[in-house]
Amino acid sequence: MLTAHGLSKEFRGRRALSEVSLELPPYTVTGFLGANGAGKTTAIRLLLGLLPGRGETLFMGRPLAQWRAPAGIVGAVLGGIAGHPKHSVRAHLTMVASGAGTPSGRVTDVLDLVGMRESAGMRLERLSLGMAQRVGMAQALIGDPRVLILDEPTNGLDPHSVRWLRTFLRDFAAEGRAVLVSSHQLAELELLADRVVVLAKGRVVARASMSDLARTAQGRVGVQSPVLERLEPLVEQRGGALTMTTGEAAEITGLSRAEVGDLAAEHSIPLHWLDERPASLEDFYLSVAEQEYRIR
Ligand SMILES: Nc1ncnc2c1ncn2[C@@H]1O[C@H](COP(=O)(O)OP(=O)(O)OP(=O)(O)O)[C@@H](O)[C@H]1O
Repeated sequence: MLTAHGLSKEFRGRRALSEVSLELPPYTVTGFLGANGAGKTTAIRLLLGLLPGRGETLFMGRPLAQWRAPAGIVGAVLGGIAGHPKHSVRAHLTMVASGAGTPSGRVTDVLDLVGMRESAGMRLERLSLGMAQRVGMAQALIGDPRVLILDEPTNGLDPHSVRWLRTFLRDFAAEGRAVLVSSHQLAELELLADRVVVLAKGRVVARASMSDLARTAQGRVGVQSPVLERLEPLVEQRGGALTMTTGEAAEITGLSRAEVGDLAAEHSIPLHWLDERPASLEDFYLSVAEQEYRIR
């Protein structure tokens, strides 16, 4: 649905983005990860043509400018809704629809889509953060786009709104559309994304599908033992690391569950509990980020 190649950007001679390539396949939600300042927002602005820079972005094979109705190709939620504070939600969306060349009847459709029909008369200045996010989403959906790009959409949302957004984006992708969502909320993204692209210092440093994560990053082994102090040096000798969590419990990285169990048995260390947690998106991200920031 979207292919971008060689996206690069400098701000006053400082490189913010280097040769970033990105693909958004249909039926998928792609998570866009990176530390503060990694270049996510810059990349998103380049993709959308909101910022000049080097590289090429094609939407279904063509630059956005070559599509007659770009609002039907891509919608974006970039934070803030840039409307007159005294305007009602409906009036605001009607103006957005007119700007996008979309019939005003679409306003009611998008209000329904984001669950804001009942609140259509509210002034923009009275909206809660969650409602403003929904209006932002309605704005992005006005032209019925094939691709949706969201920059930190869950910032400040309550759990109810986060769940709504997750369901909404999954359903949107399931219709054969593509979603790119940047977020710092790794646990949230883990539930939402099918694949992730990790950016560090303006470069793509990793790409993985969620099903690959467990193979790429190492999980953790949880143990409980009354004599963890005996286990710790043995784990370290085998190249693992043990971190205490509570009194008798600890988490071990670098060794598998079987290795920890065997090690304890060899040294007659009683274990009251042994469990393996597969690698989470956080484990994957931190391992990638750690390598990246150590090497460079
Ligand atoms: N308008 C600008 N002028 C100068 N430098 C900029 C500008 N916009 C971004 N930068 C710089 O480019 C780099 C990438 O910033 P960007 O906002 O894209 O990162 P980000 O990954 O979105 O970070 P965050 O998660 O904090 O939003 C940073 O070093 C930032 O300081």
